[in-house]
Amino acid sequence: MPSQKALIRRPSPRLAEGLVTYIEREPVDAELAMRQWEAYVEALAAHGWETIEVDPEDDCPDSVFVEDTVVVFRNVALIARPGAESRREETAGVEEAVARLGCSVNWVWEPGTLEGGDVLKIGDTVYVGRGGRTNAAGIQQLRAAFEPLGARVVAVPVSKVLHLKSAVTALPDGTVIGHEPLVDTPSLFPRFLSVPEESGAHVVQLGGGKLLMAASAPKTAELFADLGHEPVLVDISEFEKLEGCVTCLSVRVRDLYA
Ligand SMILES: NC(=O)NCCC[C@H](N)C(=O)O
Repeated sequence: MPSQKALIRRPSPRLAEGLVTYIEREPVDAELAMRQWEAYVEALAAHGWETIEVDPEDDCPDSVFVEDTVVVFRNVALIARPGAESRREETAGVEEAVARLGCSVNWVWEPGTLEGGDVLKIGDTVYVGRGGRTNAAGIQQLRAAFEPLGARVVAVPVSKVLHLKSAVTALPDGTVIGHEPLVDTPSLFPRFLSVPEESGAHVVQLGGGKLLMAASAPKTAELFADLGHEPVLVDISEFEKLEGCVTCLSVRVRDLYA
């Protein structure tokens, strides 16, 4: 039985102070956010994922977006160096968690910056977004960490959204999906499918053709169902107000030594 683990991190009591960059700030309902986070974690567990809680980081408003703090390829965890300075304290707890999982740990160093939301893995291809949070030095360090392990690192520009994975993610067959007005260069991807909603671009592959998606993308969910996938919808409205999406609330780790 293949191992499927997902790191998650409980929302900080200061969640409402999280960063917003490309959208207007809206008030966040902290209690609703907690219920939505619990439902998200339950959805992962219900589909066979063992969820592992990283120690909370209550002083960091954005710490629930745990995906940004680390990138795992094979058995190596590359600890990010967030482009957002207010997020740099978040990495210590994640470092401990991935070390406990048995990962070999590596780090992005100054002057590099890199956030996990900018890294999209499709098989051995690792797309990395050069945008507001990840710089050229960060990309070079990602190459140095993962190319010796067999990764093919492809750098892509990101100028319209926060992270690469705010613009694109992938279906289980490797097709890259994105809401075209927000994707800098769709032609960089061998197979690209445009979706009707911004949040429809974000899916977490749960396995068995199931796709975890935001309830705010019903038309895209219909499109995916029509293509033979099984959307599983979760309401993450309070996290979307902080530019979060379904991908950034967990770090999925499969078969570390495969
Ligand atoms: N990977 C992601 O999409 N992360 C979302 C991070 C949102 C957070 N408010 C931030 O600006 O860093």
